[in-house]
Amino acid sequence: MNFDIAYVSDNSIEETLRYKINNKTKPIGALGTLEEVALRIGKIQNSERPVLSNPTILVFAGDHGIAKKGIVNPYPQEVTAQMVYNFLNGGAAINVFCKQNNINLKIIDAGVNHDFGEIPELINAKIAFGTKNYESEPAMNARQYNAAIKKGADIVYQTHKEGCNIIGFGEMGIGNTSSASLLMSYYTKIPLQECVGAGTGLDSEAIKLKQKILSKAYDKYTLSTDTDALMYYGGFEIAMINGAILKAAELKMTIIIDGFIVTAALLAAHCTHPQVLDYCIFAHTSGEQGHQKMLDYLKKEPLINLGMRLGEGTGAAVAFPLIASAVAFLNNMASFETAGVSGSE
Ligand SMILES: O=C(O)c1ccc[n+]([C@@H]2O[C@H](COP(=O)([O-])O)[C@@H](O)[C@H]2O)c1
Ligand SMILES: Cc1cc2nc[nH]c2cc1C
Repeated sequence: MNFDIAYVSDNSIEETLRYKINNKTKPIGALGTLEEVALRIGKIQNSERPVLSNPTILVFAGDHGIAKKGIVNPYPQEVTAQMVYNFLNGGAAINVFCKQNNINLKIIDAGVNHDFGEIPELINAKIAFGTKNYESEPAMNARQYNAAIKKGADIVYQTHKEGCNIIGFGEMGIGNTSSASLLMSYYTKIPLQECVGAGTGLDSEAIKLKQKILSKAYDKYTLSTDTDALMYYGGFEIAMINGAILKAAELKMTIIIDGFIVTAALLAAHCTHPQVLDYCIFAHTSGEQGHQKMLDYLKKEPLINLGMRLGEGTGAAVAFPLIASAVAFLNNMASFETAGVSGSE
């Protein structure tokens, strides 16, 4: 699938926005990172009065072949489906934070190993009942990979049509920190050992075993193109987020990047389309140890660092009010001229 993504770095609105920000009734730079966020969103929207409309978080759920064994993951695979029901019943952390911050929430079955039947609130984008175990064969085939990218893109297209211009992505998938570590190592060239961490709570001995198992899987394949990594190491939810990020950038939406797994999907998108970074705001630094290194690789600093490592898009949901504050000061604060306040000499 092709994505036509423009860079936003050099558009003409930048000077107007900088002037506007510097003339608010505050010392120059005194709103710190909020000023950078306001500038970024103004540039993305090519407007000196940007608006945040229908903020939405899409949570993609998928299962992983490797997780069936329960060695790289402390929680059993069944938790993925159980958490999907929890999302649908409004009981998960992401439900609570989205409700608190007036963010729309959509839950997508990207490939959970469970038959949900027909549930109107659940978007059925199931590629298969979980990926294959990449210890013995690629996580997905080319047809599944292409279908996942397209589904992610289609859901973002539909969400944009509904009036959304700021979007965050979340995921749920027992075992997906393993996929994310493999992808991280592939795209950043950081040694795999440094990319593998505790996930949902492995102790140090178990992390060593996870590193050993993943090293073997990593060395098993010789990848020929940069998109192969997603196909070989999965999962469906990560590939779908990849397509979703690329479509959101094509549609000039502001993209809120969550934690370790979503950033792994972004690394893949960034490899083929480096322009995507112009549309991204990094919400938080995950407690998963590899995340800081991913951020260093991308040279990005997130808004908050609360030691969260939950996934589901919770970092994006919690950081959203800060983004809203950035847009609010840009649109609603008085300038030195209108307030009759003296500027610096
Ligand atoms: O977003 C993160 O940074 C993050 C870090 C660690 C774990 N998670 C979540 O935990 C699950 C994967 O953990 P694991 O140990 O099963 O690989 C998956 O559902 C993720 O949403 C998420
Ligand atoms: C309970 C639970 C909730 C989650 N939410 C995202 N990943 C998760 C993993 C577990 C184990």
